[in-house]
Amino acid sequence: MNNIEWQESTLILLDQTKLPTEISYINCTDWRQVAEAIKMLRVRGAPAIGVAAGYGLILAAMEAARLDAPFNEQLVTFYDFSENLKETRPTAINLAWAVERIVNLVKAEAKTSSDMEHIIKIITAEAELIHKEDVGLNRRMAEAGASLFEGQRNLRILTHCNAGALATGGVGTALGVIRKLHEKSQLERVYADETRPLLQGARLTAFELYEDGIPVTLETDNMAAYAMQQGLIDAVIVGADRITTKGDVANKIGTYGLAVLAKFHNIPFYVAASYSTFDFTLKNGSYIPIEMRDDYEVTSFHGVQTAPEGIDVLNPAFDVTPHELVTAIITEEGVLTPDFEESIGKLRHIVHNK
Ligand SMILES: CSC[C@H]1O[C@H](OP(=O)(O)O)[C@H](O)[C@@H]1O
Repeated sequence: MNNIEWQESTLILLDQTKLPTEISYINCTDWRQVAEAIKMLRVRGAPAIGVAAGYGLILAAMEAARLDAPFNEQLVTFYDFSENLKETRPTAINLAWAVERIVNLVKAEAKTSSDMEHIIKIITAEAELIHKEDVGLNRRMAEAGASLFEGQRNLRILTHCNAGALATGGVGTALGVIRKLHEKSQLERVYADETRPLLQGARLTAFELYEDGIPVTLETDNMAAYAMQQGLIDAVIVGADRITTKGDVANKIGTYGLAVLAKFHNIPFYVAASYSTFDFTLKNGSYIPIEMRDDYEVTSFHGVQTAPEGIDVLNPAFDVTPHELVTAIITEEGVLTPDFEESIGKLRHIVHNK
C-alpha cells in the first residue's frame, strides 16, 4: 500500500486518519492541502512528512510560477509557501530538513537561472530523490538493526506508536528492523502499544503487522509495565522524530516512560532512525520544540466525547528520552552506542562527507 505517491502534478496521500477501517486517498493539487494533511496527521511519521513536504514544494513552486510577476517575486512567494509548510509540525526535524534541503538547492540554482519551469524541475528531482533515498535508508537500517540480535530467536519486541511503512518512504525504521527479524525467523511476537491519544499503534502498527502476517499483540499503553514485569519483552525498539548530538531522543509521547521502565527491568531500549532525523545543531534534548496539540484529541475519539466538556487538558505529542536511557541507536550506517557524542559525531562526519 503506497502511503505517498507523486503522479504528474498531484500528490496522492493515503489518509491515515481513516485507518484501519477505511482505505482512502487524498489527491493534493495545492501545497495547502499537503500542509493540512501534515498538520492533521493524514500523512505522519517524521520521515514521511519530510517526503510529503518535498512534493508539496513542487505544488508551491507551480503556484508561484503562475503568478503574473517577475521571477524574483515568484521566488519570494515560493519561499513564503515553503516556510508555511515547514511550520506545520515543529518537532520532527525531517520536515525542516527536507524543506531546507530543497530551498537551499533552489537558492543556489536561482543564482544562474531565472526560469521557474527549470526551478520546478529541480525541485521535482530532489523531492523524488528524498523519497527514493528513504527507501534505501530503511533497508540498510533494517539490516543494521537485525545484526543486534545475531543468533537470538523467539524474540518478543515491544514498540510504541508507528515507525513503519506508514511513517516513512520505505519499510519503516523500528518496524523495518522488526520485519527483518521476522524475515530471518528470529521474531516470536511484537507487542504494540496502542499509543494514546491518536492510537497510531492500534490503528497503524497493528494494522501494518497484521496485514504482513507478523504476530502482533495489541496492548494499551498502561500495560507495558505489566508486560515487562511478566517477562514478556526481550527488547524495546522505537522510532524517533529528532535526535540531538548527545543522543537525547524526541519521539511520540509515552516513549520516555517506556525507556524508564526498560531501564528498571534491564531490557535493552533501541531507537531506529536515519541521518535525516538527527539534529546536528542541537546538543541538549530539553531544547527540542515539543508540539502541543488540540484538547479534543484527548477528550474525544472520532467525535465520541470521553471526558467532561471544558476540562483542562495536557496534550504534548512528543517527549524526550535522555541519552542515558538509550541502549543504542540503529542507523543506516550501523548501530551507534555510547558515548553517543562520539558515535553521532562519526555519523555526522560520514554523512557530511558523502
Ligand atoms: C519513523 S519514526 C516516526 C515517528 O513519528 C511519529 O509521530 P507522529 O505519528 O505524530 O507523526 C512517532 O513519534 C514515530 O516514532
